[in-house]
This record gives sequence, structure tokens and C-alpha cells, in this order.
Amino acid sequence: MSTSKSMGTPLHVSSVFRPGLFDDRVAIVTGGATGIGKGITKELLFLGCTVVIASRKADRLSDGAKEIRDWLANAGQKATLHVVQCNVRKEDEVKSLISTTVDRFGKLDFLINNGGGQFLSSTADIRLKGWNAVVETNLTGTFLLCREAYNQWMKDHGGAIVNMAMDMWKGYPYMGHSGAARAGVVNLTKTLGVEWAQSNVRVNAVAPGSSIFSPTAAANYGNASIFDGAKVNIPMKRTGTVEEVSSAVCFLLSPGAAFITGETIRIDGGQSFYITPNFRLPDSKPTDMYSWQSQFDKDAPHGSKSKL
Ligand SMILES: CCC/C=C/C(=O)SCCNC(=O)CCNC(=O)[C@H](O)C(C)(C)COP(=O)([O-])OP(=O)([O-])OC[C@H]1O[C@@H](n2cnc3c(N)ncnc32)[C@H](O)[C@@H]1OP(=O)([O-])[O-]
Ligand SMILES: NC(=O)C1=CN([C@@H]2O[C@H](COP(=O)(O)OP(=O)(O)OC[C@H]3O[C@@H](n4cnc5c(N)ncnc54)[C@H](OP(=O)(O)O)[C@@H]3O)[C@@H](O)[C@H]2O)C=CC1
Repeated sequence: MSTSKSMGTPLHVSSVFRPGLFDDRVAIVTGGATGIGKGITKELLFLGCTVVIASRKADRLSDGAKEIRDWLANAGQKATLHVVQCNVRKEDEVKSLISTTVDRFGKLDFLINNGGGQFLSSTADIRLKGWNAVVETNLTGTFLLCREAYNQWMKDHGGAIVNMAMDMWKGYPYMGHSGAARAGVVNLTKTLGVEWAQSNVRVNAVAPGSSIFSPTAAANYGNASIFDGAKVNIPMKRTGTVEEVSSAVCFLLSPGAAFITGETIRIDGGQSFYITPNFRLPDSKPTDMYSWQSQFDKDAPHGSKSKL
């Protein structure tokens, strides 16, 4: 069994979900060409889903799509992966993303509002344009996508939505714009979970800790080790993986989560619960992490896996 890696990407898939779980399903993943979104896209494709990835930059989309297609082709699996350029801040582009997807594939089962981000700044120094850019990207973009997915398709056919929050539970110093926007996303998720339950549309969210490394996420801060800095305050003493976010997203989309709506799952190694100033985390060993490569190595020859 090969355990080799290419550009830091695991070459094996070892999803904890059964193959074919999402056969005949159609999903949109915003920001699906990089980082966490790319992990979600790969797992959905591996599980049989047709995926449309959408973000602003055409080159990022085409490079990411090529990498994902090549990766899946190595397993003899054909990726039903499509690319649509869309800035989630632009209402007309969001409307068109949903209508293009429904026209082309005849349906829309899943929406994953992963695309987003922010910049580091003390709140006193944030200009209005910067504040608006971050709030429109993370909160307004999520609202627009949810609304259009619901009105154009899910209202009459059901569906499942997963939104993206962050570790903003105690406020978010130096990312006040994004903390406020994501708190809004968590609240919107609860509201839509209630309003749309009657249409069989479930709306949930995931809240990764500030600890999920990817080259693109780190590049946004010009600091490759920004995520490692968080370890000291994470009870599990390590950063997280994109697969640890993706598996939570896949669970929330799956029939196993049929009675869950309005919920936000934290994926942060306990970071957001560590608040007691009198208790310093001991200098302990990191806990076991889950990634496709590590699971593949551990499981073989059992489990749902494919040699890629
Ligand atoms: C840290 C660990 C946790 C990690 C969590 C993650 O989410 S990891 C995921 C990480 N991945 C991502 O975050 C990816 C996505 N993020 C992004 O694309 C950007 O961060 C964005 C959300 C601001 C959108 O930007 P855009 O393309 O729409 O617009 P634009 O570039 O034209 O800026 C508009 C205005 O914003 C302001 N401003 C912008 N940057 C800075 C700065 N560094 N400094 C100060 N201010 C800044 C500025 O006012 C600017 O206008 P101006 O005054 O110059 O005329
Ligand atoms: N990494 C972490 O530790 C954490 C990440 N998150 C959130 O998870 C999500 C994924 O981040 P991650 O993978 O880490 O980082 P990346 O920087 O790799 O991903 C951000 C993605 O969002 C897309 N995007 C940004 N703005 C827009 C927009 N206006 N319209 C459409 N797409 C957009 C980008 O594509 P493009 O540039 O082509 O538009 C990119 O693919 C983000 O919302 C992030 O804030 C939350 C908590 C922690």
C-alpha cells in the first residue's frame, strides 16, 4: 500500500461514510477549489455527489478542478465536477449560480456556504470598506445563497444547507468584523432551520477552530505558521485537518442527520471551551488526528477506502 503524498495532499481516501452515500445528489460548494472547501468537494465527489464549485477567481477554480479531477481519476472514478465563477457578495451572480446549477443538473440537494474570509486588524483600524467587504462576504453572501437555493429549488423539493462559522463564541479580537458576521451566520442558521423545516430543508453550520491549515488560508495572512500558534490554547494540543471539517459537513448533509436543524457543530479540539484562567493546559501530547491518509494507514485492509 502506498503512503506517498503529492504536494502535501493525501493520496488515499478513507471517508468514514459508505461509498455511494451521495449518488444522484447535486451540491454547490462555495470556495470549493481551495483549503477546507476542496476537502469537502473531494469527499462529496468520492461519495458519488455531483459538485459545482464556485468562487471569484477563475484560475483558482480551474487549477483546483484539475487537481481534484486528476486525483479522483487515479482511483478510476470520474468526477462530476463543474465550475462556476461567482462572487457571493453579488446578488445577480448568486442568482445565476443557483439557476445555472438547477438548469444544468435538474436539481440542487445540498448547499455548502464555505467561501469566505477576512483580514487581521484591530477593530479601531478597520475602514468601513473593509468592514463591509467582510460582512458582505460572510453574512450577506450566506443569506443570498440560502435565499436563492430555497426560493429557486429547495422550497418545493427539500434539501440540506451547511454554513460556515468560526471560533467567535467569546468575541474575536483582531477579527471583529468576521466574528460579528459569523455570529450572525449562527443566528441565521437557527432562524432558517425553523422557518424552512416545513419544506424539509435542514440548515446547520460548522464552526472550525482557528486551526485548520491549508496553504491558501495561511497565505491570506502571509504567515505559514499562523495556525500552529493556536496549539497552546487547544486542549487537544494540535491543529485540525480539512477532513475533520469535511466529515462533519458530510454527516450534516446525510440522512443520519435527518432530525438535526439549526445546529452549529464546533470542530476545534475543545479550544472554545477553554476559558478558565486559573487552569493552564498541561504540556501534554497531541491527540490522534483524523485525515484520510492517517485513517487509511490505520484501517487497511478494512473500511471504506480507495487506493488513489
Ligand atoms: C487566523 C486564524 C483563523 C483563520 C480563519 C480563516 O478564516 S482562514 C481563511 C482565510 N482566507 C481568506 O480570508 C480568503 C478570503 N478573504 C479575502 O478575500 C479578503 O480578506 C476580504 C474578505 C477582505 C475580501 O477582499 P476583497 O477582495 O473584496 O477586497 P479588497 O482586497 O479590495 O479589500 C476591501 C477592503 O478591505 C480592507 N482590507 C482588505 N485587506 C486588508 C488588510 N490586510 N488589512 C487591512 N484592511 C484590509 C480594505 O479597507 C480594502 O479596501 P481599501 O481600503 O484597500 O480600498
Ligand atoms: N482555516 C481555518 O482555520 C478556518 C476557516 N474558516 C472559514 O472556512 C472557510 C474556508 O476557509 P479556508 O479553506 O481555511 O481558507 P481559503 O482561503 O483556502 O478559502 C477561502 C475560499 O473562499 C473563497 N471566497 C472568498 N471570498 C469569496 C467571495 N466573495 N465569493 C466566493 N468565494 C469566495 C475563496 O476563493 P476565491 O478567492 O476564488 O474567491 C477560497 O476558495 C472560510 O469561510 C474561512 O473563513 C473558519 C474558521 C477557521
